[in-house]
Amino acid sequence: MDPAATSQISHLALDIGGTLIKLVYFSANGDHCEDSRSNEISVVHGKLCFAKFETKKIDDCLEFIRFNILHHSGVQHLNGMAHDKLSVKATGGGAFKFADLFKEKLGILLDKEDEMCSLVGGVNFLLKTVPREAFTYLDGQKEFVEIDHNDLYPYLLVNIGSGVSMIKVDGDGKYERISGTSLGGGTFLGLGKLLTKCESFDELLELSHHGNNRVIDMLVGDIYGGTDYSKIGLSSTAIASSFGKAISDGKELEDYQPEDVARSLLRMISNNIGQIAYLNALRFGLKRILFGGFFIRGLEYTMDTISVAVHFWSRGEAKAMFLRHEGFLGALGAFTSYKTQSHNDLKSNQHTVQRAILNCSGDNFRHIPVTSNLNDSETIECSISLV
Ligand SMILES: Nc1ncnc2c1ncn2[C@@H]1O[C@H](COP(=O)(O)OP(=O)(O)O)[C@@H](O)[C@H]1O
Ligand SMILES: CC(C)(COP(=O)(O)O)[C@@H](O)C(=O)NCCC(=O)O
Repeated sequence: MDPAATSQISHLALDIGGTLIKLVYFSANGDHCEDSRSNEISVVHGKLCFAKFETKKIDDCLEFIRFNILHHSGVQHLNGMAHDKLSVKATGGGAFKFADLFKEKLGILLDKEDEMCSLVGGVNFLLKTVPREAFTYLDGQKEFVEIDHNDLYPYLLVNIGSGVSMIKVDGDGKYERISGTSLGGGTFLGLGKLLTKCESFDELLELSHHGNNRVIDMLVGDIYGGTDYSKIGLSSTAIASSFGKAISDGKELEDYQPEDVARSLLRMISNNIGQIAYLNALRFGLKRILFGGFFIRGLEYTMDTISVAVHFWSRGEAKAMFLRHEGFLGALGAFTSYKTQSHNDLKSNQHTVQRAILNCSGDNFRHIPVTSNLNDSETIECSISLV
């Protein structure tokens, strides 16, 4: 990014998780115009930009923010000492853990938003505002789902970050965290690093592409002499026990290919989450399950495994859905919390406009309708209105 363009940047929001820090900010493209409906409103065109850093490399993130002067895009905040401080919306555990560091290194206050609330806010924003955001993935087929705004709720949100949170969403700001599991993306990456000696998530994924889980997983057919156990609906190729072959293969870890280990691990974690998600959907009679979090990364094998698990356990009753901006749900929720929840739907440029009111004292931004128009998988073209 050209730092000279940073005066055009506003509304930095952060999601500081156990593994990754996610950033969302609005970057104006220089076009301002007056809203014809009101001579008080000026519409600023631009895009929502996304960036991520490993939490363990938080210094790189601080440097990125400083270099691009993103921290000046926060809002004025009056603290008890009568000094004006800039504050930036932040969510995730790191908003608590690193608050002092941000104050010390960048002189900004982190205005903390609840993590679950932000995740829900992010999903609702995407579903209502960004066309072709949600999709299903089954048997290699990706299908976009246009969700009727009047038929959005209820749904189950399964956020697969370091750990996994499952949230029943009944409306805007109406949600309950109903379950979770500690076997999540952190487990995949942590165990993967120990077992394959890979150095990064990308390397682990690459390994998994080339692996065969059947080398290590014990299949129903391995137990049943090559046949299905049809009486209980298990085919011979179903996994009976993840990593089960390692019990009796007489092999050491070094005797297995890292590719096969990575594949088996990815399958085990994805399957398990798909199954727990389904069971929770069943508990509350939810038919729609939305999966988010950086673990998914748009990876076909992961999505297929999760979809198959949901389809298999629900006998086709429940549907797994994915989101194009799956990793930035919390950060987007924090971004949208720069305003209060006041939604009036308007139409502009053929896209739904989400009207919202900003809650910041002493700055220019009061009313923000956000129109959105996705042009690629990362940035979201949009415009905001400043009053
Ligand atoms: N570049 C990456 N580096 C590390 N982990 C990644 C990366 N891309 C995807 N992941 C996966 O995403 C998980 C983190 O997801 P995320 O939603 O950011 O959770 P958190 O908020 O806990 O950091 C990791 O545990 C890992 O499985
Ligand atoms: C504690 C967390 C909400 C933190 O979120 P994360 O950084 O993993 O995205 C999450 O890791 C979680 O829900 N863990 C599962 C804990 C449990 O229900 O067993």
